[in-house]
Amino acid sequence: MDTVVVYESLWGNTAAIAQAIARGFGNGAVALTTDKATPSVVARARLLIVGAPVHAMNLPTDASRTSAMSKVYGRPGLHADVSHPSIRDWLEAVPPADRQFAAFETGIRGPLGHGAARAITSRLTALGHTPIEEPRTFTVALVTGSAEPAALLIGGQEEKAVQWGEHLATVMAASRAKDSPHRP
Ligand SMILES: Cc1cc2nc3c(=O)[nH]c(=O)nc-3n(C[C@H](O)[C@H](O)[C@H](O)COP(=O)(O)O)c2cc1C
Repeated sequence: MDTVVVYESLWGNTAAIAQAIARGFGNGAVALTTDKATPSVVARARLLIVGAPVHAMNLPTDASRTSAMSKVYGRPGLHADVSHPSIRDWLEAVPPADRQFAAFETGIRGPLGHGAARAITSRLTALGHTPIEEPRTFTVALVTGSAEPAALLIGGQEEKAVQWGEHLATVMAASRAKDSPHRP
């Protein structure tokens, strides 16, 4: 697994974006929950694409995840999934290395601040990893009439995520070509 998309997602919206990015990237890229993206999986990856929902203008915390369990953003029936470790905890276990990465987040459009992707970027950069792109935000609505996972995503966001994945694949291909230039 050369490219791994790792995500946290309580209602499935960030998960849908992560899967769309992996689809767009192609080349065997996979989207994994934090517990599947073990240190040995990370060690084999050349590119990490890491995403989380914005909670209180930052990465989710234990407290915000607990408070999310009592929130209903759609019709009753879809409960916050806190069965996987948070990205915040997952980042604590990422070994230092010089690996390339890109960060993304899902958040509400409007005046609320977005800081989850920025926090991912700070942490990975501090560990020696190199960002290949600016952090990207994908937008959700505050409420939905549906109890389906990913129902909060506003129209066109999954398509944008596929395009971003394609773009990241292009950036990586250019980086590889630079690392091993063809010598006649
Ligand atoms: C406790 C809590 C705090 C939130 N704070 C913010 C915020 O500061 N800014 C924002 O844009 N969205 C905020 N949101 C909305 C989340 O970003 C939204 O629920 C998330 O993108 C849905 O993704 P998921 O289905 O993958 O969990 C908050 C949500 C919760 C539950």
